[in-house]
Formats: sequence, C-alpha cells, structure tokens
Amino acid sequence: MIKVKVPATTANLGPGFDTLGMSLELYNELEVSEVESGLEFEVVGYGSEELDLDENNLIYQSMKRVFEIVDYHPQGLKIKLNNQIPLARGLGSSATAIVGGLVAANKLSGDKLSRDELLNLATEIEGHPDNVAPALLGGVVISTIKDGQVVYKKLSVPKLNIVVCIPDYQLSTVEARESLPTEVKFEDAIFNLSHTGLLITGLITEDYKLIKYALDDKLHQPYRQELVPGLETILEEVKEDCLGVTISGSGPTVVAFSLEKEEKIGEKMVDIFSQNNIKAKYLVLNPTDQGVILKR
Ligand SMILES: Nc1ncnc2c1ncn2[C@@H]1O[C@H](COP(=O)(O)OP(=O)(O)O)[C@@H](O)[C@H]1O
Ligand SMILES: N[C@@H](CCOP(=O)(O)O)C(=O)O
Repeated sequence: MIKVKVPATTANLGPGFDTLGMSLELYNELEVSEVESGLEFEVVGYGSEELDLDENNLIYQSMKRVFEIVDYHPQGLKIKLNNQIPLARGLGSSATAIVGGLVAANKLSGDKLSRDELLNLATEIEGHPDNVAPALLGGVVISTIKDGQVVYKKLSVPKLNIVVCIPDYQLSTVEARESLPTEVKFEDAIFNLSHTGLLITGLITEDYKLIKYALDDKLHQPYRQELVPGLETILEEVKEDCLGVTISGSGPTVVAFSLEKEEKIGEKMVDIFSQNNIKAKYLVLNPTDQGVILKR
C-alpha cells in the first residue's frame, strides 16, 4: 500500500499570476492499494458527496497517465482519500489530487519517473505550474514553462502566519479563469512586474515590509471581484491590520500574511463576508517547506 500526503497551496501570491505559489500546512491524504480487480474509492472529509468516484476521478486520471508512460498494468485499485482541504476554494485541491495521483502511481510502478518529469506531467494536467509545483516540492516556488518543460526555483517559506478565510461556496478554477480578459493594459503588466519583483526580493531578503506593497495585483484580482462578494472591502479594510492580503489562487478564499493579530484579521474577514450574506470560516496556517510526503 502507498500512502501520500499532499499540502494545500496558495497560488499567485497577488501579482504572480500562474507563476508563484506557496505550500501550507493543511493536507489531503491518499492511500492506494493494488487489488484483484475493479476501481474502489473511499472518501473521508471533503468531497464525499461531490467527487467523481469512478474512472473520471482526477486522482485516477493522473495515475493512469503514469501507468501509460511506464507501461504498468495494475489489475485493480483501491483508493482511500482523507480530504482536509475544501474543494474549489482556491487552496489547490485539484493540485493535491494530481500530485498525489502521480506520485502514488509512480511509486506503485517502480519509481521510474523523476521529480521533474512528475512536475511536467502535473503542469500538463493542471494547465499551469503555480500550484502543482509547491504541492510537489514545498516552499514558495517561482515557475514558468519553457519549450514544454517547467523551469522553477524553490525558495524557503517566510516566517509568517497565513490567515486563510474560506467562504462557504465553491468557485471552480475553470469558471474563475473565464472572467479574465484576453488582453491587459501595458501599464497593468508593468504594475505586476514591479510588484512580483518586490515580493520575491522581500521573501529572499526576509524584508517582509515589502510584502505590504507587493501583494497588489492588476492582472486577475480586479476581474474576479464580482465572483467574490466582499473581496473589495476585505482588500481595503484588512490591509491595515496585516502585511498584505490577496485572493488565494482563483478564489474565493482570501489570504492575509501577518506577524500578529491573526484572530482579529480572521474575524474581520469573516465579518465582511457575512455582511455580503456569505458564511465563511478562518484558519491560521503556517507555510511549509515540505512538499508531498510519501510513506510506504
Ligand atoms: N481530493 C480530490 N480527489 C479527486 N479530485 C479532486 C480532489 N480535489 C479536487 N478535485 C477535483 O478538482 C476540482 C476542483 O478544482 P479547482 O476548481 O481547480 O479548485 P481548487 O482551487 O480547489 O484546486 C474538483 O471539482 C474535483 O474535480
Ligand atoms: N493561477 C491559477 C491558480 C489556481 O489555483 P487554485 O488553487 O484556485 O486551483 C489561477 O489563478 O487561475
């Protein structure tokens, strides 16, 4: 039996659309065993009602990609999930399914693919590297795709707390990407370039006051505001209490980076969502340098 534990991720980190992501200490766990025939699922935690529990399941689809490449033919599979990451909230649940499936299948079939090959495959399935990379590798990962290969650099996570405010509704990444424009203004591109540079420099030099300026974005967040009622107010009103606040991945979760006052920040975000008739809860999470964890 193979056991895999994959961290949640917060992608984009404000200006780094499809480029930056960080792993967080909140996990989905996966246990895969080879059985005599068929495909069986057991789900504990999030997704027991809504996930496809058949060949369409994203974990199974990801495993199948590895088996095809390495020419491995399991007779049957039993897949047990313990999901602590809520689905379609911008915390990388799909990245955990893809990375978990790929890593488990690779182990089951004799460890033939390298970490970089798994990252390329994960990116091909997810469509962008920013959340699969930190789910696999941990840390803060800067990534891009060059000639079909992911080029990346992992940085250590900041010594900050991440207040994660999770609204009680799902927003699929596919839907949240449909709201994006096909072209952006030159000045908006410059805005994001400068902010991404400042953010990465702030992280490398541990000059966290730079984060205060650097988490703003003009490429995706403004277009997603209508999908996250209350986001505009949260961005304005929570900023003063923390180092920076931004939408997590494609939303609707919002994350605040802080060194103190986490409860106040979390309660304020929950309150603003509630003024917009949306129930929400908050968690205070640590970022983590450890990516996927594999046990046999
Ligand atoms: N643990 C899981 N097992 C299998 N599939 C999953 C799991 N978590 C998420 N998915 C798939 O990913 C979809 C959500 O992906 P997405 O819209 O990108 O949201 P998120 O921001 O959480 O990654 C789900 O609807 C489901 O199809
Ligand atoms: N860069 C992507 C990130 C999606 O992350 P997820 O956690 O919402 O799946 C985007 O912003 O669309």
